[in-house]
Amino acid sequence: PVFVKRAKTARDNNRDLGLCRVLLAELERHQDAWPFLTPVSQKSVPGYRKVIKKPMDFSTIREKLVNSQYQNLETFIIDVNLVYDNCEKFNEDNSEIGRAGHNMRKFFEKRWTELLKQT
Ligand SMILES: CO[C@H](O)CCc1ccc(O)cc1
Repeated sequence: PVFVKRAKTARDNNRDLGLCRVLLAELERHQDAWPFLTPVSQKSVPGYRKVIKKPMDFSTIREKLVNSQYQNLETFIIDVNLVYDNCEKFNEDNSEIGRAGHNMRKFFEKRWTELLKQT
């Protein structure tokens, strides 16, 4: 009958933590990861603290992952994308660090969609 609820097809999140570990390891060893490996020194980069409200970097993400501070894949992806959004905000597209950010974002998008497609 029309009022019978269709069971929601929730995705299986049991592998998410492992996915985050695999993805982060791949980001950390990417050749264009160097601008993003550690927090931007807000002392030695004029204006950074004022312009970038939510700094993020791969070592901070690693720390949060190790301390179980990510509830799910979504909150992990939000932090990774924050790294790239901050980079776009602070750097010209046509700069070494700007290009590195675009390359890393492209790589990340490709890898997490590939890994999520795996059964
Ligand atoms: C992820 O790197 C940050 O966007 C800082 C970029 C930057 C730092 C110092 C400079 O002289 C120029 C750009």
